[in-house]
Amino acid sequence: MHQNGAPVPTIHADAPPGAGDLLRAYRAGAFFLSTPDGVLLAGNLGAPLTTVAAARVALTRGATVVGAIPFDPAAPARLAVAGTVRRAAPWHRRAGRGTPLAARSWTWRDADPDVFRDAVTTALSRMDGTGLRKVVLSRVRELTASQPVDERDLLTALADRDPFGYIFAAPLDGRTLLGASPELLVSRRGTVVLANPLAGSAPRDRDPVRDGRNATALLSSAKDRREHELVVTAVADGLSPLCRRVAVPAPELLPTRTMWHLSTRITAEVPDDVSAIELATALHPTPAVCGDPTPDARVLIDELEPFDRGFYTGIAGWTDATGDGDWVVAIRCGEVAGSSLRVYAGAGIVPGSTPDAELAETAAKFRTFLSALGIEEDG
Ligand SMILES: C=C(O[C@@H]1C=C(C(=O)O)C=C[C@H]1O)C(=O)O
Repeated sequence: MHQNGAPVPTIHADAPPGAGDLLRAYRAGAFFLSTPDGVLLAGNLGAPLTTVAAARVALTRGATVVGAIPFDPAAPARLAVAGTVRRAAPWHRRAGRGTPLAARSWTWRDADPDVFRDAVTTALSRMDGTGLRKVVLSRVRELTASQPVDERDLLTALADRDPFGYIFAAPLDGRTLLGASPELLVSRRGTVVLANPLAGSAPRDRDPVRDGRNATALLSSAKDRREHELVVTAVADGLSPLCRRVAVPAPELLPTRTMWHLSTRITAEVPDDVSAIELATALHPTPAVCGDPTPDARVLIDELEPFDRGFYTGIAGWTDATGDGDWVVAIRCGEVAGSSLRVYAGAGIVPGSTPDAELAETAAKFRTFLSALGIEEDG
């Protein structure tokens, strides 16, 4: 069905499917997003839209746009008009032990950890006496499996382990971006906007006493509170020109299966003509994944990271013709192509950071994805 030349998505509204049904219906090439509020599966995607401007045109023609935007907002996006959209109620399963991917053997290659430690040291030295307050530095791990990775099984393993996270799959060229992000960049439902920046992290611990101690230490860490505050200020400032009543409560702790984070749920009211993708692109990239000031941090990331982030620390999500939508930060994620995987993890560097602690933080963050693959080690 077409209206003004753009395909109108088929909404399957009868007999509401469950989250599990949509997971089972997922096939490589589709777009999938599970949030604490519901699940969306978009299929029969149209030709790639590589710019937000092209997405805007499709939205005005009544389409639902889904996909991913890379870390570098000027690089080509991988958005598309959804031919079909199915929605389901949220994934209500309790986090179980989480069945990892069926047994496979893996080989992997990491950059020398000293490359990361040296980058942290250089970043800290650049903060001395300059205006640079924060930069997020990351690592990549390249894995090869003994047999091709079944994307649906991997998505299921991620959802099963973090049912209250943002579980996503977005097709790229010849590969799929897949992850279990804890971070909502922005969502819009009618006039109601929610942004939930995270920054400041500590690992979970199997021992409940040590786990509680890690959480309390994070909440009272001046260094982590400062790191968090920079992100919250940037997000609130980014929303203010577009929204009314931007409300910023005190930070709280957000647990995932592998990490504790400082989290702030910023709410706002938005006029009808500002869509979720407009809000998302006004905010991206926040200092949660780039730094502060943004342009200086971006230059330093280019200089110090020995790889191109691509869609890691980009955003993934959807916006429909009413302007509603969800956009999540593409972290705790990897790119899958057959039996090859690239997995990423980063950490915010601020004065007071140390190379060893930041390396340990990236190792803990790798675990979200690696444990879903059935790899349990130090990262
Ligand atoms: C960059 C990542 O995570 C980001 C960095 C955080 C931090 O430095 O404390 C916390 C959450 C995310 O905003 C990642 O997971 O790769």
